[in-house]
Amino acid sequence: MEPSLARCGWRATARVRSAPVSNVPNPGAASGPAPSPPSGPGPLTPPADAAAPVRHPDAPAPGEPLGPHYEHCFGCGEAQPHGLRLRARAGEGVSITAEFTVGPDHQGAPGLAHGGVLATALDETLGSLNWLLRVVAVTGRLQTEFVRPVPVGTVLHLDARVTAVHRRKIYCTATGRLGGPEGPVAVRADALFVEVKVDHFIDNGRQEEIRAAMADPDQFRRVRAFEVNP
Ligand SMILES: CCCCC/C=C\C/C=C\C/C=C\C/C=C/CCCC(=O)SCCNC(=O)CCNC(=O)[C@H](O)C(C)(C)COP(=O)(O)OP(=O)(O)OC[C@H]1O[C@@H](n2cnc3c(N)ncnc32)[C@H](O)[C@@H]1OP(=O)(O)O
Repeated sequence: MEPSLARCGWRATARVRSAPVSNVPNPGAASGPAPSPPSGPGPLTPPADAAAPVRHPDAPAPGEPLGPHYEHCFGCGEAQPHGLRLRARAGEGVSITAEFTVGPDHQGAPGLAHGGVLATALDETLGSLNWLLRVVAVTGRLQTEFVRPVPVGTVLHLDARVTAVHRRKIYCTATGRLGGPEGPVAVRADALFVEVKVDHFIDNGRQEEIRAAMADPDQFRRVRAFEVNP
């Protein structure tokens, strides 16, 4: 029988050493009360006059696969050998579902997904909501919560929906579950996407990739579909 990792001495007994600390950088110089933490709604809370999201009339039908938005995208591209190859489908309303299979290339600790990779999966899933609003928007803020470790080999079932829209700001939320759409929640995110023009990519991206993307008829068609959005 294989010796357990505990008997190999792998079970850690050490604890982080700690000592009382002051949160005042220079306690001797402190005068008056400590500043109070910021209050009121945070940047991920929609303002009171935000609107409910509206599904675009030309949005893909519920259940329809969305396909990659860019073939070299680390999140969804098929020309990225070590990417996540996340597969997304349109859902009801302004929602989508997606699946990501955690592979050995995605490890952070032995046999476990890297937290940054899981954040990427959440970001990509949230970004795919663009297809349902038919706007191009980029991540401005992404707040992640890691609830359970995610082992290699897991199929992470993600779902995301837009909760509110205020001018160019799109408020959205996503969840990733282990093993199935009803499985235990492993990761969550709340995010704020900001609508941009296609020029955002043309002005900021490296020219080599921009030229190649615009020369690709499929990519050109995808970009045009967003550009003609009223
Ligand atoms: C030619 C190739 C084309 C390729 C594209 C192809 C197809 C596209 C089609 C479909 C796409 C489909 C899926 C996409 C999937 C993507 C998944 C991954 C998504 C990403 O991974 S994407 C990369 C990471 N992402 C960035 O690389 C952004 C860097 N960043 C910036 O580029 C700017 O920072 C920007 C644009 C965010 C804002 O800049 P800006 O100047 O345009 O806007 P401005 O500052 O005026 O803000 C307007 C209002 O948003 C509020 N606001 C802004 N930023 C905020 C923040 N961080 N927190 C809280 N509120 C914020 C302001 O407070 C104001 O609010 P208010 O209206 O109330 O005043």
